[in-house]
Amino acid sequence: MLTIRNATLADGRQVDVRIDTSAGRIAGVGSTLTESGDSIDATGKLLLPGMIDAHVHFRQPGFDHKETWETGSRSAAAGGVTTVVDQPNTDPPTVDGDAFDRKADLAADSYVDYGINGGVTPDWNPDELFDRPVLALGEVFLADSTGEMGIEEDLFREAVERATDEYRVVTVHAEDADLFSAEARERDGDDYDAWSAYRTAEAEAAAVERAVEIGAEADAQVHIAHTSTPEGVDAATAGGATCEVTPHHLFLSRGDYDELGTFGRMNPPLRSEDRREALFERVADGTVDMVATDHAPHTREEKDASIWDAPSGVPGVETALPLLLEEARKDNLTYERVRDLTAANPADVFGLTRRGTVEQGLMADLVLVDPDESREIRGDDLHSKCDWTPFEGMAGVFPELTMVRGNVVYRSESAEFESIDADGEFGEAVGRNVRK
Ligand SMILES: NC(=O)N[C@@H](CC(=O)O)C(=O)O
Ligand SMILES: [Zn+2]
Ligand SMILES: [Zn+2]
Repeated sequence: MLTIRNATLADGRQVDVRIDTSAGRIAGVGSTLTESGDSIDATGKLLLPGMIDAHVHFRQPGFDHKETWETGSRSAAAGGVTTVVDQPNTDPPTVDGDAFDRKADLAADSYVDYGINGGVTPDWNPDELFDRPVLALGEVFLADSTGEMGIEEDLFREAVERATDEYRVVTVHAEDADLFSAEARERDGDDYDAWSAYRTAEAEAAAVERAVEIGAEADAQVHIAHTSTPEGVDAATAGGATCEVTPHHLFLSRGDYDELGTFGRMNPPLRSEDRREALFERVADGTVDMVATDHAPHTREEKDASIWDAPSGVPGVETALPLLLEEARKDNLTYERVRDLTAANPADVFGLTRRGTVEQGLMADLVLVDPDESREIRGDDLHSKCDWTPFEGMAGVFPELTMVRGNVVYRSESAEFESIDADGEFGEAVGRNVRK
């Protein structure tokens, strides 16, 4: 048994939380728990359910030079993420049984729990995929992005029907390439803003509308990945789909290309400051279901190219919760909203019924932070293989301790313990497939 004493929960309650470390579950939440075993004094600290990041690219197999399960999951743990959902645009792409098995073997290196999504291409094998513990289908690409897995509408319809039969969510990358701007494509390679002008906001809204329409016909559970515009969010919610917003679309906009150059290139692209603000409102008021990072690392060397040649994607798994906690510190979001966006809602949407809140009986996936302790984000301090961050210089509130099913997988140097041995920052790689 381990007791976290006198912690403050997102709703303001002050409680002791008892953890059955051998079962990995929360044994009790209350104000008068008798102490037995080890304890952590959490006076003045905030205790949150670990973040469930529904959208990461950990790049293995195939692109170990960008990220591995080990480095990606360390970055997750250090950022307070206890479950990640990995996307299928690896090499081989996760579209059949062999590819799934290969990824599942590699994922054994993970420090945090994980779901593995199945991808959809013309030669996917749904029978093999659904024979295995796939969490969801997705991201299903309606337009090309990294990995060039864009598919036609007929195949999308087939995938949606199949996922529905198998009681799985379909996560959709919604952009319509027919609505990209041919005119913007003519601009010079050092005109970075051209990327945003090219992959238009209309292309997102139209694809979201189409995806939710097809989803509704099949009675499917459609989840729109990385919605970058208020129009995209509104189309998703109007059509009964859920949606996620990334930290980069929440905290960066087209004005940031001056500083970021191609390091600000991702799909969907950065939007205007007006759209960013409207997106933030929808995150703050609960219209948006969750924040997911679309952690998509590429090396500096790869990014160092023209805006037309650089790969799309930015890292983010370690900085998402810290950036949101900084907004809560500044009273721009409530702690309850942060909890719902990062844990309770993704658990609901993806059917992770034993996770996402701090409650008796649930998995002890927990994050402890000092909510007033804000520091500068620096790429050098992060644990991803990707040694840069688009959020360089911004402020974040980082975890002191991250626990996955009762195992301490990360502790920052500032975390103090009573009777817990504190050798090294990271504990063991204990990650498991959440669907198994
Ligand atoms: N978002 C990106 O710009 N890139 C992602 C793919 C994706 O999520 O579309 C990647 O895997 O690099
Ligand atoms: Zn995508
Ligand atoms: Zn992605």
